[in-house]
Amino acid sequence: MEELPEDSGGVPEVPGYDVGRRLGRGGSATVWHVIERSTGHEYALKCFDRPFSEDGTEEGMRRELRILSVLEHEHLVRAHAVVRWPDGDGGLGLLLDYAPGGTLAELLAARGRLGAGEAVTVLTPVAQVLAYLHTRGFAHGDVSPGNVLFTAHGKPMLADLGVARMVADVVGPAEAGTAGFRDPVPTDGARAGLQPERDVYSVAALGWFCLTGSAPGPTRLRPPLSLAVPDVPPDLAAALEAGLSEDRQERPSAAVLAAAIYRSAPADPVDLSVSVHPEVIPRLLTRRSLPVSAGERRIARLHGWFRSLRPGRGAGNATDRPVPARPAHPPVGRHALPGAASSAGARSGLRRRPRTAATVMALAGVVVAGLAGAWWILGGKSGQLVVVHGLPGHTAPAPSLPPPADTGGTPRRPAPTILAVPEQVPETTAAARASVPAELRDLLSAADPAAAARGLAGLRSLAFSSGDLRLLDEVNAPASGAAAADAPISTRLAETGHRLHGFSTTLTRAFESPGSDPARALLAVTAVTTPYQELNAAGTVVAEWPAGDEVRMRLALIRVHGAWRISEILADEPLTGEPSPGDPLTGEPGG
Ligand SMILES: Nc1ncnc2c1ncn2[C@@H]1O[C@H](COP(=O)(O)OP(=O)(O)OP(=O)(O)O)[C@@H](O)[C@H]1O
Repeated sequence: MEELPEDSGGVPEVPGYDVGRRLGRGGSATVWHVIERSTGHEYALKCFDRPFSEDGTEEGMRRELRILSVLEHEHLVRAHAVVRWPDGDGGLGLLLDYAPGGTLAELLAARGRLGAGEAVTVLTPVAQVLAYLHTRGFAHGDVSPGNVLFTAHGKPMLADLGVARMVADVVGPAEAGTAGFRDPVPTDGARAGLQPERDVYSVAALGWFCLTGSAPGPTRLRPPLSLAVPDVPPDLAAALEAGLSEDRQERPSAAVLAAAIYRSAPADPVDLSVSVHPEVIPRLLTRRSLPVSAGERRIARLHGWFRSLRPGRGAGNATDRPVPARPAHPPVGRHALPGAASSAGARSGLRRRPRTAATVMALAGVVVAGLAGAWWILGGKSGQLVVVHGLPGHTAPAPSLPPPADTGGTPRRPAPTILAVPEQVPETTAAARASVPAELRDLLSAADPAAAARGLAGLRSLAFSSGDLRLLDEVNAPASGAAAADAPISTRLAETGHRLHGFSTTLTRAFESPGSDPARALLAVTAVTTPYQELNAAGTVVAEWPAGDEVRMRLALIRVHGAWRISEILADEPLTGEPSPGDPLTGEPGG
């Protein structure tokens, strides 16, 4: 439990909010749990110490709000508003998402160190959210144990974009960061703003911290991680050592690091029970042994989308046949990690088995956190390998996304400003495009995201069934969760030369949320997958797979170069305005 230093003042009285317990104390602010009276929503209110500089503090908060207003990621703590209240000299605070699970710093203070599987659960999404920031033209600048928070489900959230840098920033980030987690290599003065490789160092240092209980220290003074923690999985040690490299060119991008960490060991739920405030314990899902609820079953069904694509790693069936071991290939490209391609490949059939839906279901009966704490990883939103853009060192402002021309005549909110997109979005070759049937092309170019989603499901099916994996570049948004989800299987197929004969996923239902806008659409979909066979290059059947269960989920689509692409795959919570199953007005089939 956190030892709080002296309070800098009493409980603030903030009109419109009930102020609860003090959550913590930082360098310049005290954070309180508050409940908005009108909505009942819980928030964390970061109240700055007085005297705050009139311009400086408020401008800093508004800057964080501006940055966060163009970002949306499930592992990013959002800031909602700057709040001022008439309390003595006046109070000033930043209203944030409330993370009841406390910080990684508090967790390690209570636990000493984490197991490798828990470290994977913490580090993969942190590296993923950094990859997300980097491809959008931001660097975080202060990735540290105090800025990694947890939801009550044990889901890690990255907080504090107060020192984030943008591509166009003219001030260097030299002093930003937390001792022990700050890149020790001097800032590149020529690239004042965005220096994503500094974040990569910090997340690797976070990994060292999770596994050893202390920050890594200078290279010459620290032992190899595999000596410091003899039971650390070798690939996890290699990934973190690469991230800590003093030669920035040797560091992987955040996306590659996320994929390497994800592949290095099965993810385990994070046990927060010893570190959270007693008030929070009843809300934790991490240590409750419960029967599997409908919600948890829904989460597990999400895995169907991926499970059906994972020969040798599915839910299991009588016709499973062994898939031959993959040949080892040398790592490709400057961002490949030592051993990543070969060892990940060799493991893909066996060592990753613990992350299958079958195991998720098994875990659910014992430790609910097996689902609630790690499903976003297990659900496949990681494993980015082949589609990596916005590489470290990319500083030139990239063009904004083109304004969408096809809004379907519906008045919509203006598109968010996206400050930078990846330098180069991959294009499939003309030959690959030519193989796409005309009716599929029509769907893919549709302005209506629901129609486009059907086309995207069709194109994805074509990519896996034909073995022309270049087509996936036009299915998933670059560096997105969806691309990361498909990366492990597409990489494996590319390396083995196998294809999934007869594989086809069809969306039997696709419904667009009214809250969508021209650049981003949220859809509720139901997907079914045909039975299929995995064929090797000679056309011999190496495995057979039955039809997948019907899967309900939400797809986030974004516009990339004028066309819809899948960005994220989310749990199937009902969307605002979603017709009930079997709605007689829409004629939609029930889910
Ligand atoms: N969104 C949140 N939800 C729950 N607790 C939070 C939240 N934000 C901060 N806290 C708690 O408040 C403490 C102080 O937060 P703060 O952001 O001020 O810390 P800091 O990052 O260490 O300080 P500084 O911003 O000066 O670097 C954290 O260590 C954490 O325990």
